[in-house]
Amino acid sequence: MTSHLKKVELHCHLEGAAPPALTAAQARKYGVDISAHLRDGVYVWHDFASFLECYDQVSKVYKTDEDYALLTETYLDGLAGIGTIYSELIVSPDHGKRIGLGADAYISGVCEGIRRAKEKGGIEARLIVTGERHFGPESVIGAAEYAAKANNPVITGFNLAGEERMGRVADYARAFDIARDAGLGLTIHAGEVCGAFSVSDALDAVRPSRIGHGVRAIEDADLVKRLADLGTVLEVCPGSNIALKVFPDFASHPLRRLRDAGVKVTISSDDPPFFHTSLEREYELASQAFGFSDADIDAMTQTAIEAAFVDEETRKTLLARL
Ligand SMILES: Nc1ncnc2[nH]cnc12
Ligand SMILES: [Zn+2]
Repeated sequence: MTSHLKKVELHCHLEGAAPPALTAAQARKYGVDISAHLRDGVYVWHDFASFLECYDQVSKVYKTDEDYALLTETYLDGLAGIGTIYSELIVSPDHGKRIGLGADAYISGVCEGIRRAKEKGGIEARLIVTGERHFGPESVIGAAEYAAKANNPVITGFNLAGEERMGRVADYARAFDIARDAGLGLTIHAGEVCGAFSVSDALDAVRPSRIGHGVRAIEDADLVKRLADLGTVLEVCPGSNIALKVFPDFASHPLRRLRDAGVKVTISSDDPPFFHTSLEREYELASQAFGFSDADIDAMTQTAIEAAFVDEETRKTLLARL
């Protein structure tokens, strides 16, 4: 049982956390037919590309700042209810633009949700603005410029998500220069759909302090050593990896091997309802499927706080709460 453990999550996509029931209600409210992507309370997709498409279509039924406040509040309330003290949400102001809401209204709705959840459950949260590879380098630069200029203390990080098979990390390096110059924390989705080369690319072109997934680094022993030596923190999402068939089962998932090789690992849920998981389940999996002790799991949670994109005062407070 891990219900007594304090929890931290570094890697969850806001729209990817949308509860199916809420998405169904939103679709009804706007008269949108979502049946191709949500059936009988289950999101419908069959591979990584169709997952991204499903994710995009689901995102489109969240249209106003209040919709985003409600979505954020709902997810964070759930996290607080299972003992989560800190959450980083991956958000896409670009998406706000694409749906005609505008990036500022999108972020302002999300921030309102964070405020409400913190007031009720004491959960601390920050935002990581992401660019999406499949919208191309110019769009990713636009996302970085937005994050850099936002001057919003809740936006503390920059990420690159989306179709990993599109382009190489170096194509997006300029966006990371902009984010780095603005003092944002850097993390990159790599080594999820693509192999170890993608993680090496991220280290060579950007050298982020964290990597989203990174689990396919296990295919290259020298790279595993490089990650351990650099102290790069992996945001590992085992349930997502199994749902997307990155590994056939938990027995072959490399979380324990990476940890034992000295790589800093943390656990997160990624897009929980899309992958039939939750942060609560990921913590349970760490215990039951991977055999980690409470002390092992607490150490991962501590690693997550140490790697969090927060000011030092907040980090100290979070460490004290753990
Ligand atoms: N697991 C994932 N990988 C890449 N991009 C994503 N966007 C949402 N979830 C993602
Ligand atoms: Zn992700």
